[in-house]
Amino acid sequence: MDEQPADSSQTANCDHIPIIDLSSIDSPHIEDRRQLAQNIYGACTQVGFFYVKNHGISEESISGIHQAAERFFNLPEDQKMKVYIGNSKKFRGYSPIGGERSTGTDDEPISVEEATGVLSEAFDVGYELAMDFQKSKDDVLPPDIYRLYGDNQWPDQETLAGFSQTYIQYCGTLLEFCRRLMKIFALSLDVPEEYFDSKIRNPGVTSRMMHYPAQPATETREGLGAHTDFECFTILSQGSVPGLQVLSHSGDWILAPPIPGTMVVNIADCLSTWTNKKFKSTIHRVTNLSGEERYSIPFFFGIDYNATVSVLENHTSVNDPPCIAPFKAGEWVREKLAKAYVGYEG
Ligand SMILES: O=C(O)CCC(=O)C(=O)O
Ligand SMILES: [Fe+2]
Repeated sequence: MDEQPADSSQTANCDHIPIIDLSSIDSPHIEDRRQLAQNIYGACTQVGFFYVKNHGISEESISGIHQAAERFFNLPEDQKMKVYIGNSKKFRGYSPIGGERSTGTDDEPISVEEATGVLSEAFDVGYELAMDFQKSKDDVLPPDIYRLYGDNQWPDQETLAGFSQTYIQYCGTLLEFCRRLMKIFALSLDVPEEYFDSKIRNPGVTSRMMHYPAQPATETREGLGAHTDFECFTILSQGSVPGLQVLSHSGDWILAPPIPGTMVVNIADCLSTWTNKKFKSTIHRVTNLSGEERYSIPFFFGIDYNATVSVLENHTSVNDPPCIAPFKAGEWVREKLAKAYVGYEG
């Protein structure tokens, strides 16, 4: 790419993606947590992407969710279409190849009419109480103001025995992990560690299984077009096949290959907004030129849909006023999702 993107809050200011060791995330010593928070602050303000190691998510649960993804995508198309995303009003379910479109980035939007379908298929799930280990059976979902809370569409047990249980367990594990990460982000932003706690009681979470077929040389569609993520941050398990690329400020695409024992974390729009865009919500895309099938599992962590995102006061000044007025997370996410699917607005 030879054009230089204008918005530096959406591009990485470097040519590599750092690896951060999370061993001290739960250290009883605040100095250890502060040191980790400082490392994370550097990665978020420079790159918007980092790998994490010693993250505490077991290899067993990661390989389990990848096996589940392969089982799902290997089903015949008519079985997958039984949970078609178009049957859901909440952007949950199966999206076939070409069912999602690349609508570009804020700087270079692609009109809905011009956008082409992507060369990947996906199965999306959203927050449900069963995946939240903090909830009991007496809990109920909050008011569904933005039409995003609700039930997932699961393949039935005869078709894929144990699939929903495996995915719900994985999401629960990731949800807890993200709540812990949110505290370290708070520390890195110089606000109390508990700052976000009251906003992540029923977090606006989406996870998706993705399958990118090996892309033939003649294929012009991308696996996933250039975009930023919408929520606060994303935890990506990308299996063993490379394909993810991150846009640098010089306009080059930096490869983010899988590194054994790590997950990828990237900052998304809402957290970037909170920091008055000091944290980058970096543009990325996927092109699978490996010759192999690629499977990945992104987990998008956002605050409660009914909670407000507002720029932190300590990240503004007279010369650097808030980049945007406060808004509800659900409103933002719904608007973005509605643009992403072909012929379907939820
Ligand atoms: O599959 C990947 O590596 C990244 C997926 C991604 O960026 C997304 O789903 O937003
Ligand atoms: Fe993404």
